[in-house]
Amino acid sequence: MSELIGAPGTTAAAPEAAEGRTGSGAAMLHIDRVRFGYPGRRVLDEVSLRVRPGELVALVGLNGCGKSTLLRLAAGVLRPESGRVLVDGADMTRVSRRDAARRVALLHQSAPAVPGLTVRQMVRQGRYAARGPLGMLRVGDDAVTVRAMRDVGVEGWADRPVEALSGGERQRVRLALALAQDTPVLLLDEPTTYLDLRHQLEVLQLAARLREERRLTVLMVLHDLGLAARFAERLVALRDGRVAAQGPPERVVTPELLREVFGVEGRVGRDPEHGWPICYPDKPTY
Ligand SMILES: Nc1ncnc2c1ncn2[C@@H]1O[C@H](COP(=O)(O)OP(=O)(O)OP(=O)(O)O)[C@@H](O)[C@H]1O
Repeated sequence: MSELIGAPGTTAAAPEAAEGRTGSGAAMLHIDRVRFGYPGRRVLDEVSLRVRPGELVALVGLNGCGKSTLLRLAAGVLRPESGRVLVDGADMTRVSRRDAARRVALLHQSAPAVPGLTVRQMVRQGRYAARGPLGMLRVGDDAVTVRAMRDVGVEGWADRPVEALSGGERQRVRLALALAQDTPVLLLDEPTTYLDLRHQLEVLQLAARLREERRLTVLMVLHDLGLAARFAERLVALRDGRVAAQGPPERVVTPELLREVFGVEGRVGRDPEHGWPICYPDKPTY
């Protein structure tokens, strides 16, 4: 398969940018030859990836292949052993935590609800990085909080305690929290987890709208290859710590990808109306 590649390509370094970014606005995410491991376990080896402003890229691969780790590196939560993560040209290992949070928002797979915290209070936490020196909310922060709740359709629950929400409802509140950061780069780790069919579609439509209308740079982990193929302009598949394949869904989602990246024998068809790839997994390869 032409899109399956054995080793990642190297990419040119972007110029360093000044610190102190505020608000959203277009930004390139550039993951440049990143290596990373946990004690006793190498996870990522020379992974390179660029996501342009206004582009939505889906990261796919087997459980444990390093997708969440890559997002955490991109958010500056983890430091690469070597290589760099540049956002808008700024090295994420060199910016302050606050400046990192102004550039990149990360929707985690799960985050415990603080007892008693309401939806509004939780979403407002996304404004932390934008606060003034004394931790005061700035003018406009509440408007951003309300917009984030509206975007995700949770404004009707603003005064409800988060701990009293269902798993899917909490997932949407976590997404609103990430949007409240108002960053140019949005990293979504399995944003459809816990969500019913309708809300899966709504969240992915929202991600598509955000990249189109606000030129957000969106990198998201998705397990559902069909949804990834439908909503992402580009798919990046990880295997054994490396980028195994990347490109537009119609070129990447093939029986070879199913076999070599997912260990599954299967067929790939096309949606008769829209043409996007549809997977028919048959059985695991042994
Ligand atoms: N804090 C940690 N300490 C040690 N090992 C870890 C830690 N976090 C993750 N790992 C290991 O690193 C590897 C990559 O984990 P990661 O969570 O990035 O995978 P993933 O591709 O997101 O998986 P999934 O699809 O199951 O969410 C796994 O083998 C995991 O067990």
